[in-house]
Amino acid sequence: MKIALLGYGRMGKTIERLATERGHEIVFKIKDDVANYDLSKADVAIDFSVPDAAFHNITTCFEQQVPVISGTTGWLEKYDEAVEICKEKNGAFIYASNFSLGVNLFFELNRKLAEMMRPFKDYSVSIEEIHHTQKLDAPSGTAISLAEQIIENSDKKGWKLDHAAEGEIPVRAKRIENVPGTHMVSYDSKIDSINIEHIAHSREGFALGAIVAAEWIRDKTGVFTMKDVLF
Ligand SMILES: NC(=O)C1=CN([C@@H]2O[C@H](COP(=O)(O)OP(=O)(O)OC[C@H]3O[C@@H](n4cnc5c(N)ncnc54)[C@H](O)[C@@H]3O)[C@@H](O)[C@H]2O)C=CC1
Ligand SMILES: O=C(O)C1=N[C@H](C(=O)O)C[C@H](O)C1
Repeated sequence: MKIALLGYGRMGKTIERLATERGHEIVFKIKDDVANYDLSKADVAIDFSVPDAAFHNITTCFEQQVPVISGTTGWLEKYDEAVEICKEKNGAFIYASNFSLGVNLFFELNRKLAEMMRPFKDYSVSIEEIHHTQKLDAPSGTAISLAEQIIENSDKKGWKLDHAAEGEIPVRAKRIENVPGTHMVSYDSKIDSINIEHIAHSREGFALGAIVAAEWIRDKTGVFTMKDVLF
């Protein structure tokens, strides 16, 4: 498979290494305006760029009829618009706040735990994420996904970074050198605490998941999620 990398930083480089090991070819390593390139020789594009560039990168792929996988976080207020454009252009698109198999299993656990905890009002829920100090957005896309899953399966009405009001889930974001990505969901009462945690030991899980998604989508059209790919 011929892959165009939109963004060639920590994730782009990890994807290049793992994709090459799986027999794929990297035909573009793009760090500037993707509209300057003719992507037609790529079978698929994988976007791990920056929040300000993601929407433009993704919709340019729809224009150029190249299936696109995006893991860039921090641009999600434009996700619905991207989905509309994908449908108009008959494109192919998967966005995931986290492509690793482990986190996608963790998402299922998070949904189930929220459902189980719903009747037990003595417990208060909170989310903590820890990432490396170069991360541009806070909270992480994964923490936002976790919060949204809890909201769907509980009486919580929203989430807030640091200082949550009544009925909202507090989300804490810590930045520590070299941490690839750690997420914890906690339910605390006076009597005890229940914690679930996912710790990424490297970026390989994110990169492998994005490559598997790219292999899966290459001959399809439509808007999909990692649930379609993995389960
Ligand atoms: N969904 C997931 O599983 C994961 C998502 N991420 C997200 O992916 C994004 C990238 O993460 P990293 O690789 O760690 O960041 P990074 O900062 O190492 O790399 C970003 C790259 O994008 C490039 N870039 C800047 N403007 C661009 C443009 N207009 N078009 C294309 N490329 C452009 C930069 O030059 C740089 O090479 C972040 O939003 C991060 O949160 C990171 C890891 C996993
Ligand atoms: O920026 C990162 O590094 C990561 N970003 C994603 C996020 O915002 O959830 C996924 C992963 O945790 C690493």
